[in-house]
Amino acid sequence: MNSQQQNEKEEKDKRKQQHDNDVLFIKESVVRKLLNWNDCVDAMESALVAMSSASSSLSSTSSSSSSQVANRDEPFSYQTPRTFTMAGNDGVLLTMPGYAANYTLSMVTGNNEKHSTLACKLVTSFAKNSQLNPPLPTILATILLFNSSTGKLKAIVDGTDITAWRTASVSLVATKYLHRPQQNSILAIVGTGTQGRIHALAMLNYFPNAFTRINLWNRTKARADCLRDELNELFPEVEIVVVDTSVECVIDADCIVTATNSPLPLFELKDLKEDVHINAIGAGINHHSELPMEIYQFADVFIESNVGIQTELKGIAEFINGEIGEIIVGRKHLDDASGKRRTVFQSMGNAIEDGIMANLIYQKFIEL
Ligand SMILES: NC(=O)C1=CN([C@@H]2O[C@H](COP(=O)(O)OP(=O)(O)OC[C@H]3O[C@@H](n4cnc5c(N)ncnc54)[C@H](O)[C@@H]3O)[C@@H](O)[C@H]2O)C=CC1
Ligand SMILES: O=C(O)C1=NCCCC1
Repeated sequence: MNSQQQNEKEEKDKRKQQHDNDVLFIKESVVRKLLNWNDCVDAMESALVAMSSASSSLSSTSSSSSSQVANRDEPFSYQTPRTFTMAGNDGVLLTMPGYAANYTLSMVTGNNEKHSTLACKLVTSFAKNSQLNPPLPTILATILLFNSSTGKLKAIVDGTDITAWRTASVSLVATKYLHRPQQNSILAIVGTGTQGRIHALAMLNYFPNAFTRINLWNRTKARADCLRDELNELFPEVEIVVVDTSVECVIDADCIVTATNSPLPLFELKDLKEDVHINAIGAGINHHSELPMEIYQFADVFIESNVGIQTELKGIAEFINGEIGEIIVGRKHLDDASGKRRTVFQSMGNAIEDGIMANLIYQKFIEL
């Protein structure tokens, strides 16, 4: 290290020390400016690897297990199943604590420095928010970020955009490893609310030249029209079609995103191409209510993490092939023998993703 680099490092360490003494508040408009797809996908790939390491588990309550893992260098994580506190008939508050260790944010830092993060997301879902005047997002979130060595609170990070971006970024990683979209593909977005919109933007930005057409469907058509107009401005080379039914939306699609609150399946197995990939995002009655059971039966199904599946994915647990992280690290492989296949990424969302995203934003913020 030359003297200039040494000075820069000392300056940076001093700034970090200063930030460690304050509790930062990173508001929504600032978070929004610091988000970009390559950083988020890189961070979510790190999160998925940390969730699938051999030493990651439900929780670490015994001191012996904590000291065992303290010596390890590879990424690992702990999270408990999230809690749900009902708030009347239309709302719910979820608490999502998690700890991730030894992961990298190489896209942002430009090096392999190891990060450890202790965080808790508090997130509400209020079904009628979109009917307010002016409307509010259905899902609103805040992430508390702690110093992972002392437990001292170091930042309160607005988590609403983070929730949207991290969910779409995890879908991008899943799509990359399970499907890898080819040129001239058709994308279907079933449900054009916050998640449907961000997934459309994510897919078109991250897989440029892959999709020549996007089919959009929404229960209230005006909302799909609105997204069509936005996408037409941003991606004039892509054909954007608003369709009348969810079946029409998926029938010729190579890649599908479902992002609704539908308590009932939105299409059947027979409506799909043979080698389709589905990112199933929505949580109606449960996380798998948008797709019929037969799709889970006749597809390779991957998830983010085994934590919480006994409650949140009850009913499809027997059809799950593994975690995405297991594919990333090469512990599991897709069976290529048939040449054609259906794949499903069943998304749930979790605290490790949110904690790592909050740290990504924090790292970028303190560099400003
Ligand atoms: N997997 C994950 O990590 C996450 C999942 N979610 C879930 O994704 C879903 C969408 O969330 P947002 O886009 O934020 O909500 P939003 O309120 O912005 O959009 C909801 C969408 O669902 C549609 N919808 C509602 N009821 C329907 C029904 N019965 N049939 C068909 N469509 C229906 C609406 O038309 C709208 O397009 C929710 O279920 C939410 O809980 C949200 C955040 C993260
Ligand atoms: O992971 C999240 O955040 C959420 N998942 C399901 C619905 C509420 C928010």
